[in-house]
Amino acid sequence: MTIYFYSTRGTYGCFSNFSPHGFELDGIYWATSEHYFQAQKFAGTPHCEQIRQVKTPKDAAKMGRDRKRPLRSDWEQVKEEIMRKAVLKKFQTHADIQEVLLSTGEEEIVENSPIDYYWGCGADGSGKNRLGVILMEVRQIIRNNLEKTSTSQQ
Ligand SMILES: Nc1nc(O)c(N)c(N[C@@H]2O[C@H](COP(=O)(O)O)[C@@H](O)[C@H]2O)n1
Repeated sequence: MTIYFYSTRGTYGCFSNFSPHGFELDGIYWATSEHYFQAQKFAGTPHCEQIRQVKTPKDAAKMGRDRKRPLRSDWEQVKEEIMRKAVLKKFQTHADIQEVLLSTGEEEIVENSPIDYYWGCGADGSGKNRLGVILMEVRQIIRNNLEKTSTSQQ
């Protein structure tokens, strides 16, 4: 059965980039994967650190989407890899939510966003659901790593 998530509430609320699961990445602490993702739109500029320091993921998203800030020119090429890197680190850092992700088995995971047709499925389900796809990829990466570790211990 397909697993839908959107808000940070409920069993699968941890799949949202707004969930309060911080991690260290690129040598520094990020309060949420949304903070990391939005800040990378301005990597190498002071905007990146400004976004890292805001209190809530909602504020980070607002700042990251504000086009008065100059978006890096390669953003379209790098955004998926950045999202994957952040989501992987988040689930590698927190054992409790890693368990939730692994507990979904082979089920499809869908970000049920009524407004986002790229990262989510959009209001009519026709969206690309790229965040859901990345969560499924991260699930597989973590599984493969766990398998490697247990094989090397035998
Ligand atoms: N809560 C919420 N509001 C929106 O308007 C959204 N687009 C989403 N989706 C999440 O937004 C992040 C990426 O946004 P941009 O590419 O900067 O527009 C990502 O975390 C999506 O899951 N959520």
